Amino acid sequence: MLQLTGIHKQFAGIPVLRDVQLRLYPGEIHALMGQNGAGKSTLIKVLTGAIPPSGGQMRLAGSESAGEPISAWPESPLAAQRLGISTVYQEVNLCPNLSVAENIYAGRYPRKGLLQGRRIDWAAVNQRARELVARVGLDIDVTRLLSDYPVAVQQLVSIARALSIESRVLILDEPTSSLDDDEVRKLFDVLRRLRDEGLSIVFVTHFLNQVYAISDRITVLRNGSWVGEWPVADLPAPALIAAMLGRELAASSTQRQAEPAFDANQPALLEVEGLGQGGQLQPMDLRLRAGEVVGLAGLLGAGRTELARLLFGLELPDRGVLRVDGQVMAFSNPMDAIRQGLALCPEERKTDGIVADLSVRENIALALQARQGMGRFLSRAEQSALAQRYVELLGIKTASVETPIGLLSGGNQQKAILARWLATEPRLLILDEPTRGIDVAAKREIMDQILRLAQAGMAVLFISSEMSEVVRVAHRIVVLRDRHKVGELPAGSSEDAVYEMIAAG
Ligand SMILES: Nc1ncnc2c1ncn2[C@@H]1O[C@H](COP(=O)(O)OP(=O)(O)OP(=O)(O)O)[C@@H](O)[C@H]1O
Repeated sequence: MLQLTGIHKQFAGIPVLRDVQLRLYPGEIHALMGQNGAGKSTLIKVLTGAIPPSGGQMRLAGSESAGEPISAWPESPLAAQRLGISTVYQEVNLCPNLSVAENIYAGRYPRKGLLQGRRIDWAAVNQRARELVARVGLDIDVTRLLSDYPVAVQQLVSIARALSIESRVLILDEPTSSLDDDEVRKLFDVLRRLRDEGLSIVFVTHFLNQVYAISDRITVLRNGSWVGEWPVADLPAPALIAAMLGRELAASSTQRQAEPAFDANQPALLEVEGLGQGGQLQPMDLRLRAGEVVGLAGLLGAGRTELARLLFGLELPDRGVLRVDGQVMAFSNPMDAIRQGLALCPEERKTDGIVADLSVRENIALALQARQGMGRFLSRAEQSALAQRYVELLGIKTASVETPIGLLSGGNQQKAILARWLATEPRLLILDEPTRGIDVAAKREIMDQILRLAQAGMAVLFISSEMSEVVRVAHRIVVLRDRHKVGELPAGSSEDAVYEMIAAG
């Protein structure tokens, strides 16, 4: 269907892709794998016309010059779409304030009437949109605003849009990171159907189990170079990891310590009683002590992020009490929380986290500087040393600490934001999905670091949709469902035990 050969890409003279190839057959789901910064997104941007390659060729079946390299690279995503190559991004890139049908046809409305008088044929727009959303398994009102629907539906709508362009190649870059298990299953059903209709689908993910659930073949990149291409059956997970890393993954070092011994007479570091907020969170109790990692488990929409925001002063509770070291507190903003030694590493790094134009050094030093206040500036040398330490500790792939953070790969930006909050050495660190978009080796490093910090006395509230991580790292698991707390489970509980508690609600 499509073949890329000898792809090179440099940014400011630095090679990011070196002699990379990709072969896509009709009717296959092809996983593109690699560590953070391996070059996956760059390859996809080249393929979809978002950026030009520095060299290389594309061959496309069914084009005028089938079998021959196409004479010109698609110059824009629109040009790539005309060749039948469409992308569905992780952050849905549609217009929330247009209807579903408008989103599917924006810029390409069917019209009726003659010449100048041609008007948009809304009946046809809506009718065709209805047919397309049915093809992706949705039964929704296409005249309603896109923003009325959850992210999972919006993602399927962007696939419907891709189908309306009669795509032959569909590219999904980390499409499942905001979806729950059920939504992932539905998305996979749709992808399998589209594959069986002859589409080539490229799938980028850091969830290894999903690779094995859905792909037919795998291409691995490492450090901008092509490592190989395998049928999925020939590349079991340990071999895939070794191909991505260029070495075996060290035996698991994530080793939770026995629960720290607590003095029952001492107040907890943070304790809430009956804390709640309107429709956002039902009143709940929670206790966090120095040295313990508390996992917060629940499905999407269970209220985990809402709780994190309430604890950190980003939202104000309308009932309940919050105590730090036994003293009642009322945080009216995050600065109040930071002064008490709290830190929150947010889930949405693009909107809440990175300052794209600032360097890696400045981004990492930001929170520590804010906490120290204007009276005590960190010198540039201090900032550099701090940033350098975390670049090494978390394996952040960057040319230097002076590189603007916006130029790092998504996963490496995420690591830098995590470093920003670790650097403040808070007494209580709230981590909201710290490993989302992070590759398998770096996940391990981050979990180990969390446990090291807890051992040194930090309290951690750990939120992750990956239940395996929660049960592995937590000394205690607090389970939420439908915006209320349903119970707690001790360290060592199985994933199934957590799911059962959620289901029992
Ligand atoms: N515009 C740019 N200028 C300079 N370097 C860039 C630019 N865009 C990407 N890079 C570099 O190219 C390398 C590959 O990045 P890319 O985003 O393709 O990685 P990735 O495999 O998609 O990683 P992730 O899993 O973290 O999303 C990174 O080292 C990144 O810093």
